[in-house]
Amino acid sequence: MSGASEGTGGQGRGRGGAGGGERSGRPAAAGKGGRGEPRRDAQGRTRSRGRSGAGRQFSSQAPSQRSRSADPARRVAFEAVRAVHAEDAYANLVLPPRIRQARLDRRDAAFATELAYGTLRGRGLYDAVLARCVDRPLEQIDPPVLDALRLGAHQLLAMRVPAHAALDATVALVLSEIGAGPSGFVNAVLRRVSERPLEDWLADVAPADGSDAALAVRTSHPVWIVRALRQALAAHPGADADQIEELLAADNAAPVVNLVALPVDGGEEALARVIADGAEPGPLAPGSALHAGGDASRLPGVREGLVRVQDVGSQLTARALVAVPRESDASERAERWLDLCAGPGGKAALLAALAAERGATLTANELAPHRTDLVRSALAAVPREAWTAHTGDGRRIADAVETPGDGYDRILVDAPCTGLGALRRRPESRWRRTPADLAELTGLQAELLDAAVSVLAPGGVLAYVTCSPHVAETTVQVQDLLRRHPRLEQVDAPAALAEVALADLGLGGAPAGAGDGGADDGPPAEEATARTAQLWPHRHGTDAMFLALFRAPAEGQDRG
Ligand SMILES: C[S@@+](CC[C@H](N)C(=O)[O-])C[C@H]1O[C@@H](n2cnc3c(N)ncnc32)[C@H](O)[C@@H]1O
Repeated sequence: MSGASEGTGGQGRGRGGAGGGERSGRPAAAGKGGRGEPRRDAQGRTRSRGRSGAGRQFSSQAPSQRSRSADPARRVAFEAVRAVHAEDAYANLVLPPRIRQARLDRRDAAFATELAYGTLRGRGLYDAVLARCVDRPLEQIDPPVLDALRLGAHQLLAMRVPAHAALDATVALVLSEIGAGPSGFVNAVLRRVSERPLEDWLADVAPADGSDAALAVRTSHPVWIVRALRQALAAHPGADADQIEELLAADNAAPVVNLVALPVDGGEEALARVIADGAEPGPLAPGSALHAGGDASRLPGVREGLVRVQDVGSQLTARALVAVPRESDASERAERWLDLCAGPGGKAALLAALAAERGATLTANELAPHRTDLVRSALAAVPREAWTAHTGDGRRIADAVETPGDGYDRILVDAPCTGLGALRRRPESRWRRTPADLAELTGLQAELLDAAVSVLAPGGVLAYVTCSPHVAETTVQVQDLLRRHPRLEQVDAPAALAEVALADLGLGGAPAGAGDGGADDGPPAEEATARTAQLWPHRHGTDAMFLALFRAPAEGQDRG
């Protein structure tokens, strides 16, 4: 297949293939009243008025002469994708304000979200397809033009937008946001894309040969992530490397919004109102709900901070830390808890509310001052006497003035990590992370864990949590920690989660008598891993949260 060339409006037309539709084109199908604003169905998708696949109808006007008015939903999606690629922005932060500024109604907001998120997630696959349709490396295409092509490819291959609408609307977008120059090129390339259905493209760019490389393109993940996830699946009881395709597919599905009602005054009533409004009661975590209807900020109790958006896996890990008994002869005074890496405050809010219920106090520590501010607002609904927020490097927590003499009774280390377990929520992150990030992050995680152990009170409980299942950040980190601190007792995390979950998580668990510590080089690797818990998007509908739990020896013993 020959490729299309980037250039002025006319370039690309008249070349074999991509421009051919122009010559054989019929007048544009209906649905372009006033041009630029295709009609959509109830799901926010453009209504199909023509056939899909071969024989699609296209505009007979030269691209540069078509409407210059981009429809607002596509413009918003384009701006968000540009901000992500040009400014390293986060889609979940840049998209909502743009949707509000453009005053998109609910349907257009859903369309813009699906278009922006889907384009960002699917970038790997769309680039592979686009590379077949142009005659130069994609890196040589002007970045805004490449993003417009990706948006067009997503509409054509994944959103069931009729080809003529996807083409016309993308060309209009290019005309209004970039200029007339590349409109012909974009038109030509997208026609090529539209010539084959997704299955044909997949067979071409990612033949199902069982290789990780093909699976990576097919599911639009970097190949190193496919390998890391496969290895993580193999490491955990209850999961299996054969589940890799299910896991990768779950990464590409938009998650429902997970909600938690804080156990504070008014929380339960707010949750009841959210459920009366249409949310489903959460099947896994107490006080949780699942909301499928888009923007959660308008739900009852959310503005007041009584109901918060939080992944169910995060909720369960925070509750498990609280449920584990301390050593029986640990101090009788009111418990002091520490969240060492608290920003933006999701788990800290739930922990602080649980602390308030139990007469304990929480210190929420965070390195970045602006994220400490987020922690403070996250905790606003929790009684003020139950928590303090602190800015500081968790690695030096022992020097912080707030650290009490005999340490903290419960510590959460929700460490900075690659985030490979939350790819479905952060559509751009899979393309930003590199294997090189691992070395830096695993070093930081180990230092934070050591700092936490140094301030863990006798008999106190430590939870190590990541939203990554990468073995270097999880099970290997646990084995290393137990080697460095052989007196720490590893607590059975699957059992602790089973204690707080409303349904069976099917995590297996540790063999009886395992993990009691004592050996100077730590317990065998499989034993230590069996006492950790790994949640999965494809099995539990949560982020792939990892949890390991440890208990310090009681008073009088070396804390290790
Ligand atoms: C995974 S996030 C924590 C998420 C949080 N627990 C929640 O549930 O919302 C990790 C946090 O650690 C912070 N961080 C990074 N390095 C740190 C350090 N040296 N000390 C303390 N916090 C750090 C990051 O700024 C980030 O806010």
